[in-house]
Amino acid sequence: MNHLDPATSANVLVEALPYIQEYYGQTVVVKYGGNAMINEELKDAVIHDIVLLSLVGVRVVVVHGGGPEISEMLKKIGKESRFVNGLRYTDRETMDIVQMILCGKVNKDLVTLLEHAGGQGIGLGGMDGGMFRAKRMTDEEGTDYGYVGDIVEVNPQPVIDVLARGYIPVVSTVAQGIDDDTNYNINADTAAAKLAIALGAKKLILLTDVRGLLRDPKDESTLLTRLKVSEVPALIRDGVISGGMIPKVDCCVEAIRKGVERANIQDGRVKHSILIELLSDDGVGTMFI
Ligand SMILES: Nc1ncnc2c1ncn2[C@@H]1O[C@H](COP(=O)(O)OP(=O)(O)O)[C@@H](O)[C@H]1O
Ligand SMILES: CC(=O)N[C@@H](CCC(=O)OP(=O)(O)O)C(=O)O
Repeated sequence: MNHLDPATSANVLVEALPYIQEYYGQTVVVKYGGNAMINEELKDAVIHDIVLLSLVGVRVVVVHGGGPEISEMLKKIGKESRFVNGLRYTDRETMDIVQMILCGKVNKDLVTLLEHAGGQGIGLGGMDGGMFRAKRMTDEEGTDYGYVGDIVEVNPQPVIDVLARGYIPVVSTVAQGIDDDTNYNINADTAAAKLAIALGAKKLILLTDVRGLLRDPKDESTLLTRLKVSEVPALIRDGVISGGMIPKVDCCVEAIRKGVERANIQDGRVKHSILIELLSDDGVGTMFI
């Protein structure tokens, strides 16, 4: 590890001070996606960013995905994953695996990592304390997504209580069903945005495995750094946004329209990208305004 001399370290901290003051006591929701979780070194950097922010008084809430882990487990039991409009088609058996992987494996692994890094994490499933309530998803085309839910009600109280006690809430995105005797699978970006709105968060950060929203998905040099929410419908119409990027962009738009000050899609492959975004003028990724 390269160590800075003490004077440089002190300067770095002082330069971060105005940004720390801006976010002190404010809520920041970080959605940590499955594809950005694969590399252990990067995972470590993300976890340290979260612990540091929490220790300087930012109310950090982690909402996690786990799509690749779910797909891997489905493969082990001989089931292929199928995605419709960026969402996993979820039959009964798949729903059980989703709950096991998200609430059991990924959630608790993240809590352990936070603890190892000196933070205090508490894992919460979306069904805990009635945090996310959902009904079966439908759309105008009558698409069948199986047990994928549309969140109709968010109770942020469990997260508020956990934050008030100084813990870092780690939330997995399974919801209680209100129209059926089932839990529902919720896309983690969508759930993160709904929670950010309900918490009155200042910022929503979606970490993923690309630089941000790209004008040409095959060319990383075509990053859109700032995007007005009013520009999004045209990008969807032109087919610029597809697959997993659809729920991401949709939920950033919803978050901004419903009071979250800033929403960012950014690269989880860049070490310390959360700190770079929050504690400097060098924004990263795509910022929705
Ligand atoms: N315009 C676009 N810009 C960037 N990525 C895009 C775009 N359209 C589709 N994508 C795809 O969306 C993916 C990110 O979504 P997803 O895999 O669901 O991420 P995560 O697992 O982090 O939630 C990218 O890896 C890319 O393949
Ligand atoms: C309905 C739906 O698609 N749910 C997602 C939930 C996990 C998720 O969103 O994980 P990432 O953020 O890692 O993609 C899924 O089953 O994969």
